[in-house]
Amino acid sequence: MELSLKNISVTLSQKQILDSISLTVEDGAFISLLGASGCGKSTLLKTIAGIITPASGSVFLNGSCADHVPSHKRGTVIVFQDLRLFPHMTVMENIAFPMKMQGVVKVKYLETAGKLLEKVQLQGFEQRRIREMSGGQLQRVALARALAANPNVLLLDEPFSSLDENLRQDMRQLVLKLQKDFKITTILVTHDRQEALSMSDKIALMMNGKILQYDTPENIYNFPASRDVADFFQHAAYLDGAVENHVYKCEIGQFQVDKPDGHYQAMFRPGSVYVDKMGSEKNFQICEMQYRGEDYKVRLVSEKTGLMLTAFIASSSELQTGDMVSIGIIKDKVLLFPYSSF
Ligand SMILES: Nc1ncnc2c1ncn2[C@@H]1O[C@H](COP(=O)(O)OP(=O)(O)OP(=O)(O)O)[C@@H](O)[C@H]1O
Repeated sequence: MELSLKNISVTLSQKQILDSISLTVEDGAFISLLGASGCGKSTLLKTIAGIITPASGSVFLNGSCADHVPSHKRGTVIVFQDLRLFPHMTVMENIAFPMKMQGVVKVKYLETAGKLLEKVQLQGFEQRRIREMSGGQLQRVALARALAANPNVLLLDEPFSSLDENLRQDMRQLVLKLQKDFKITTILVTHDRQEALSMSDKIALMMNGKILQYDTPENIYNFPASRDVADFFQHAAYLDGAVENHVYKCEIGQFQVDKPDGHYQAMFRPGSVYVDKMGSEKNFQICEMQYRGEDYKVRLVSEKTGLMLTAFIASSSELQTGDMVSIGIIKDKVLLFPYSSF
């Protein structure tokens, strides 16, 4: 089902929480609401579900205004961070519950619940009590219960945040598989950039109750609409410079670009420079080296200007904190923004 939000504003306790939010989620798409804690992600999810009534604006489901449709009739289901499973019921009873509420006959809801248990890889756990399940298993039960309601729109409010990294990765894959199998329009709330980038068809980046950019993961990362968007994904260093005859020059070097002449700010994200062992101009000092398993993260400070940049090196051999080094620019990783837009 297609979901459309038009100019949604929400005020809670006389404080504006959401400010004129508009976006469209295509039928069967998976999008993420990404943003720092407190920016309004959960409030937006609850507004879509009809739990919160907006001060202005409208929610449209398949083109029909849902403003007067109560929460339980919208066909939206939220999986909350704390899952909200029924502790006194078995796994099977939890999953069957939404279907019982919808008046589905017993033989049918038992069959569907059984299939869903299989889908979330929990066969054999039918009669287990909720308190006897691990965190990862509970997530699967919550997901199966949400799917049992046969939702038009699935709303996931940071459902993986309590899991360790391996389990989280498994759950992401499972959710994506089920989302594609069932073709359910899905909105994931997360503050995890990597999660949003790797799972979503589109990301809505939120800040202070507004959507700063709504775009594909590739576009939002490579063509951020503003410095706030760029900085949310990775803290970067910005250098002033100019393009002349297709060459960009700034204080740390120059490189060819396909841009018109003019002033630009170059965004150097971590990894857009490298330590050049052959370079002769050793004007950066290694001020920090951090081992990350697959490589080392190296913080470099310019002797002349104090500019800080980050590079990655495969091995620490021959290098240590305090060494003076040359750097080179990986030009494909540097983004240039016209002066006026930043
Ligand atoms: N019922 C309420 N009354 C007043 N303010 C509220 C209410 N619910 C939420 N807020 C405030 O609205 C803002 C947005 O909250 P919300 O839970 O939507 O943010 P979030 O982006 O989902 O945060 P998190 O990632 O921490 O869950 C916060 O400042 C919060 O304190």
